This record gives sequence, C-alpha cells and structure tokens, in this order.
Amino acid sequence: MIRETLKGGKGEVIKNPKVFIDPLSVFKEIPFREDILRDAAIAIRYFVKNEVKFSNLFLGLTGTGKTFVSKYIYNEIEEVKNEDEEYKDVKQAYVNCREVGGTPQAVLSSLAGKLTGFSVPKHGINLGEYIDKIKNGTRNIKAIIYLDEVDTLVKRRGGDIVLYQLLRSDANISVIMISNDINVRDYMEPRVLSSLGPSVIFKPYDAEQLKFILSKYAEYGLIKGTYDDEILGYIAAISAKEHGDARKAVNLLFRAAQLASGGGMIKKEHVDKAIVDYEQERLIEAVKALPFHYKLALRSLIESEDVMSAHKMYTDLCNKFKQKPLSYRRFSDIISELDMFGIVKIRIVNRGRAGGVKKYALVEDKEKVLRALNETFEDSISIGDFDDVGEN
Ligand SMILES: Nc1ncnc2c1ncn2[C@@H]1O[C@H](COP(=O)(O)OP(=O)(O)OP(=O)(O)O)[C@@H](O)[C@H]1O
Repeated sequence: MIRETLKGGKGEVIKNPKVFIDPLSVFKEIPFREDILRDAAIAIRYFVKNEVKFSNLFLGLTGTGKTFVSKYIYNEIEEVKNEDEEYKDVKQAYVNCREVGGTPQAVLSSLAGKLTGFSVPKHGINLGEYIDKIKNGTRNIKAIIYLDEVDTLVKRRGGDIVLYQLLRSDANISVIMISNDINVRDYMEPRVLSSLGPSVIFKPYDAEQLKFILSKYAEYGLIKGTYDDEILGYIAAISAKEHGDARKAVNLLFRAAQLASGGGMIKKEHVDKAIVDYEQERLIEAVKALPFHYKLALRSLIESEDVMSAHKMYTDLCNKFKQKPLSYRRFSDIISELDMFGIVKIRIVNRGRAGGVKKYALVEDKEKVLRALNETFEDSISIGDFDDVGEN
C-alpha cells in the first residue's frame, strides 16, 4: 500500500523537500533583499581590506528575512575565503542570544568559545574577563559577529554595555545585530546608541513579493504542473495580511503540498486545511510556553467562565499539586494577560446596583486549548487528576 508513496510515483507533488527545510542550500540569491546584501558586502569588504570596522542593526518584523540574509552572508564569506587571500584571517561567530540563554554571560561565553576555539566557562568569571578573552582571541584575526535576537540580550541588565564594549574594543570586531523588536533601541543607553552603526530596515513583503518568493520555492521544490499561479497568489494574499511573513507563506505552501501528495495537484482546500493546522500549532506553542500558574488558570477557565469561580477551582488545583495559590487579584491579572495573548476573551457583565460587576473569561477554542494543556501536562499531571477537581 505504501509502495507508491515510498517510490514517489504517481500523483507526487514534492520534488525536493530540502528546499523548504534548508532553503539556503538551494537559494543562490535572495529576492527583494539585493540592496541590503550589496551594502553589507561593501561594509564587509572595507572591514576586511581596509580595517574599517562596522556595526549594523537588522530590524524588521518576524519572517522578513533577517536571519536568512545573515546566514547567507555568513556562508558567502566562507566561500570567498577560498577565493581571496585577504579573507583568510576572517573568523565568524553566529550566536542566537535567546537560544543561549540571553544573559550577558551566556552570550559572551558562547562568542568567546566560537572565536577562540576553546571552551569557555558559562559562569564564574566576570564580564570583563570574557571581553579580554575575546580581545586576545581576535588579536590576529578579523572577527565578524552575528547576534541574532539581540533584543533578549539588550533587555537584560548590563546587556547593552556588553554591546558597547564589543563595539568600542580596540579589537578587530565588526558586528551584525538582528532584532524583530523594532523598539530595541529604546532599551539602550545613549553611549551605546552612539557607538552603534545604522539600522537596516527589513520591510514586510507585500502580496506580490510573497507570490514571487513562493514561485521560487515552487520552482525548486515542487513538480511542474502540480500548482498554478492562482494557488500561489492565494497563499501570498493570506500571508501578506499578517505583516508579510515569508516564513508563514513558505510553511503554508509546504504543508499544502504535503496534503496534496498523491493527488497530483495543490488545491485551495489543501491550503485552507494547512492554515487551520498552522494556526492550531501556533496556539499549542503559545499554550505550552505559558508559565505553570497560567496553565492552571487556563485549565480552570475551561470549566468555568466566571472568573471568581475559576479562581476557586484554580486554588483547589494548586492545593492538589502543592503549589501556593496566587491571590484573586493576581489571578485576575493573569486572565487579563491571557486575554492579551488572544487565548481567552474577557467579558464584564454589569448586574445593576446590587449585583456589581462580574468578570467572565471565555476560552476562545476550548477543545484545542484543552488538548494543548493535556499535552503539556502529560508528564507531570494526568488529565484525570484535573477532572477530579474540575467536574466534581
Ligand atoms: N527573500 C526571501 N526569499 C526566499 N525566502 C525567504 C525570503 N525571506 C524570507 N524567506 C523565508 O522565510 C523564512 C523566515 O525568514 P527569517 O528566518 O529570515 O525571518 P526573520 O526576519 O529572521 O524573522 P524572526 O525575527 O522571526 O526570526 C526563511 O527561512 C526563508 O524560508
């Protein structure tokens, strides 16, 4: 039964999945980012050949190609090392600040490790020592540092000073910083800001640009004749509505192609199903990322929309799991935050003079949220335990 699928015969849609999973291995150019790439290449050349240091801040909303462009530059520099002697002593280090933990220590130790080639402790030495290690390690080289999600570093205490020291150090270091928080500069001290180079703005893609980008993925990754212009336009239009997010557009095309697999043609219904799956995954991710008490609060709200009764249920749950319950007021704040995340919807009902106001919170998509909660609680709490508390 699975033989046709194993062989990828009749009705197959995807020619090369790698295009969607590791697009940099396929893309030789990055559409709509040519100007940014050219300017960066000039700055890098001045740095490598004329010792003019630079620092850039790549700013733009999610899915606008900032990381894609940075990794492309990184790879191209590695290639040029084989072609141009003057690039021989260039050393690059890419660090995602959030992934390494976001603290100045974590970021510096990761950087120092990558630049010196030695393992550097994450704790126990002070920031100045890390900077010295980096300076020593880069004495005879030219270092290009990429700090992705730099906003997580800058928001930590002392984070912006680390940047200042890196930028101002007498070592040969140039820096590309990446942030999808466009207000990241507001978190920096004036002296840090003044040593920072220009911001490079990544504008959201419009529907037409997204359609062109999708056509490239389709050309490289899909079998000819399994898609048409209309379907690419449909996906592009949907993704453009959400601030021109190329990640979403590419993801939807890949999912729709997988759903169409065996049928030989991507249709609108595949895209619609792909959207539902995509939104569901995003909701699940959001719920899973919530702190423990938020999850308990959400679990209580599934049983009772009335916030006051939900707090009682929440308190029971806390007792059951030997957690100290938060006050009603704090609980109510959590509910407001969940409302801001779009997971619940608050409704205030005024019951006249005597009754006062009553606060309700409706869980937007009960079934999905419950499923997400169950998944996240799988290890620690079984849903049976919840049912004891919730339904009795
Ligand atoms: N111009 C482009 N051409 C082809 N693919 C693109 C382009 N821009 C973005 N993409 C695709 O979108 C995905 C997301 O882009 P990228 O990771 O660069 O987003 P980002 O701007 O760094 O967003 P975030 O801030 O969320 O990390 C890339 O992996 C790539 O598949």
